[in-house]
Amino acid sequence: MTLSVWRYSHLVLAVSSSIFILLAAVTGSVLALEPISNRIQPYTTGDLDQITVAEFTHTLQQKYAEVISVEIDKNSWVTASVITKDGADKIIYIDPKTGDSLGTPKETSPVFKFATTLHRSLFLKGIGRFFVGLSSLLLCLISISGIFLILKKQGGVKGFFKPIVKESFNPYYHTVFGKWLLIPILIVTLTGVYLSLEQFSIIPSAKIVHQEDTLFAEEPVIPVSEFKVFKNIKLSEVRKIEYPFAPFPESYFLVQLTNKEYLINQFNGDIVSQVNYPFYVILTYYSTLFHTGQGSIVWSIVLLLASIGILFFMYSGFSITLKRRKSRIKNKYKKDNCDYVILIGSENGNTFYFANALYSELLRLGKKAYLAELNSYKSYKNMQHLVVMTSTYGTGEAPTNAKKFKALLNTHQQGAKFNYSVVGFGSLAYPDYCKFAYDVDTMLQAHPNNNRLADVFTINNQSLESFNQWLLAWSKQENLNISLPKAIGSKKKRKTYAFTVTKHTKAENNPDDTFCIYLKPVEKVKFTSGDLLSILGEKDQRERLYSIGKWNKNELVISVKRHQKGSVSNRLQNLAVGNKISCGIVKNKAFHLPKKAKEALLIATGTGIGPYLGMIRQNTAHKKLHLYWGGRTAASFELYKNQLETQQQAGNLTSLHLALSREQAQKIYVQNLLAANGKEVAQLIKSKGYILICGSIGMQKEVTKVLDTICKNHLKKPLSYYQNKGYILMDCY
Ligand SMILES: Cc1cc2nc3c(=O)[nH]c(=O)nc-3n(C[C@H](O)[C@H](O)[C@H](O)COP(=O)(O)O)c2cc1C
Repeated sequence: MTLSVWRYSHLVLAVSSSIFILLAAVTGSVLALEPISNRIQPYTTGDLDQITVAEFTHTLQQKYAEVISVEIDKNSWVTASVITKDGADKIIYIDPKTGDSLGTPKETSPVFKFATTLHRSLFLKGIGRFFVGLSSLLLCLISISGIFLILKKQGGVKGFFKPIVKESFNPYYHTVFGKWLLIPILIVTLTGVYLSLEQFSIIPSAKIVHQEDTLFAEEPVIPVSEFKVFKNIKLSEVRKIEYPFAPFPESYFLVQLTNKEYLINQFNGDIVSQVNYPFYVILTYYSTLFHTGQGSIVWSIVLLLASIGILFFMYSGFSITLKRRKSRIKNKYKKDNCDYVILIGSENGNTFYFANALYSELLRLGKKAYLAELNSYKSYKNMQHLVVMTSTYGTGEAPTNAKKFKALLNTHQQGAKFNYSVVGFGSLAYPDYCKFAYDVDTMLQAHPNNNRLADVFTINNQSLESFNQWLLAWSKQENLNISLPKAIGSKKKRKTYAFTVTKHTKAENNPDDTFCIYLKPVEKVKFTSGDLLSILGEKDQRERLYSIGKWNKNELVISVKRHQKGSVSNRLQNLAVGNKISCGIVKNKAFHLPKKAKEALLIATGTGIGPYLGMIRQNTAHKKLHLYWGGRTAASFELYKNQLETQQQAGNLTSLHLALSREQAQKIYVQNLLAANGKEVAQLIKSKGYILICGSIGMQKEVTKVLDTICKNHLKKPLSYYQNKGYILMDCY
């Protein structure tokens, strides 16, 4: 499959450094725990910024016979080297407020020691350090290429901050966690690179030279607690204090802060010399802090999450790649010998799955078929049937392996006349639904020698059911005896549950052959309105999906149109109350009425009303729900009439708008009603109301067109603006 430059770099960098990054991430996770475990030790004193050096030195003077030095580390532990009043030399942790001993320094735990050495040098000294530094750099580059991939995926800088559409687990969380952990990972890798450069002396080590005052004043003698400079320095700024080694004026206090150090006269507290540290010394200090998380539990936790995140990125990244690798094309016949050509446009490999299934089915029927990516479009000498199967990516753009198709189409000519069909794979969660498939169709229409078999067929969320519908229609047009390829039919095995029929209506009582069936799971099963009920055909084992309306706590309703030869719809209709049927539940979060919704338009035609029957019935909170329903006649509506009127009286349904197309001379559809109520619709959208659309793709197209016009006219923004914000939910087929 064609890869974009950024994806290629992301992948190559990741593969080449994977072992080192794996070690760094595992040891990094362990080491991130060290500052956390340190912080809970009794030596940690949190109020160093409340104590001045003047108070602190005074306390120590009272407490000990002599103080040699004091160090404050990044955990805020204060270690003092002292001589006690009974003459013992001690190195102890002390409480900076009282000067009391808190214990003696202990060796670092062997686990942390081991992890530190592995993390820093892989136990290989210089060469190990080199590889660790290099992998830090590579991880930094991987993160940068990742930023570009997210920008590309989300359609630009603005899109970076927009929510990611959830398609499947690994790509979704790879991107979501990538966004969250980007900054910590960049910080940890950049500081890692910096610290490595320092270890290799590429960053110069600081030489601190004091220009001492030659006047060694001994007077006036001021107590340390009164030293002006000491009063102005908080203990939290101090890294080290070395006490004067003898009571002579040329022996000073050396006070090291994070950004400078002082020599202080021990008698009068004058600053004898001050040296500001060079920038790189300060940078080293902060790089260590940021890289190790020492001194901050919150940052240590962020580092821990980043390290675990890196492990997840490795897993999810490689599994995404493996899935894409399955998209490799293996052709049995040469391109010019084939009369069937299947061209694929795919970004993440899903479309290949369907294309491969069609290809193998054609071979099974003894046809000569050829598979190719849209980017490798050529002339095909014997082509008589062309099928283009393509996804859409970014914001209505071509997937990477189809970007060159437009140019290639003009370059390569086909000899004979050919039939063509375009199948668009997309997601209704995006404003530009299957746009590239429509673009390809337009390009092909302009191409000479073609015979367009049908309109673009769109498939939402890789629906097997829709694919099968297309396959059946196409094989009929092409005179082929195709059945749903086995590979596809068995793609997903759902968990099924037994449901008992509690009630149903008769299809013959409805002019459109539509009925409602009410089902209760035998065991407790979780579902809500908007989820889907999956039922397999007994013969073909093909999955049919019906939108669920949650009727009662443990009961659902589906609205079904009976098809003359439809095995599942007839089976459902023929079930008697008390009979059992095995069904799966498909969670469809994208079509749940959001809890926070205060007002919503529920738009449907025909059996698309199914989920709304439940949403309205469950609306005991009396959110403002407005139902727009389209059907043929008043008799078509009889099926739902009583129920909806009852709900309206109960206050669960605010308004009901019926578009009964055949009840008057001029046809009226839901989109016409919406257009007529444009102002109210715009007001609802403006006040953060939700719009739900359920029904056929044809209706969805017309409705979104009208909604787009309403938004542009009344709100000066396109519908896509609200769709991107998640206010437009669709479940169309
Ligand atoms: C980042 C991203 C952007 C997408 N943009 C669109 C879009 O604009 N229109 C659309 O119909 N589908 C869009 N989709 C959905 C895909 O086209 C759909 O999931 C398709 O089945 C993916 O097939 P593929 O893996 O072969 O590329 C997008 C998916 C992703 C992950």
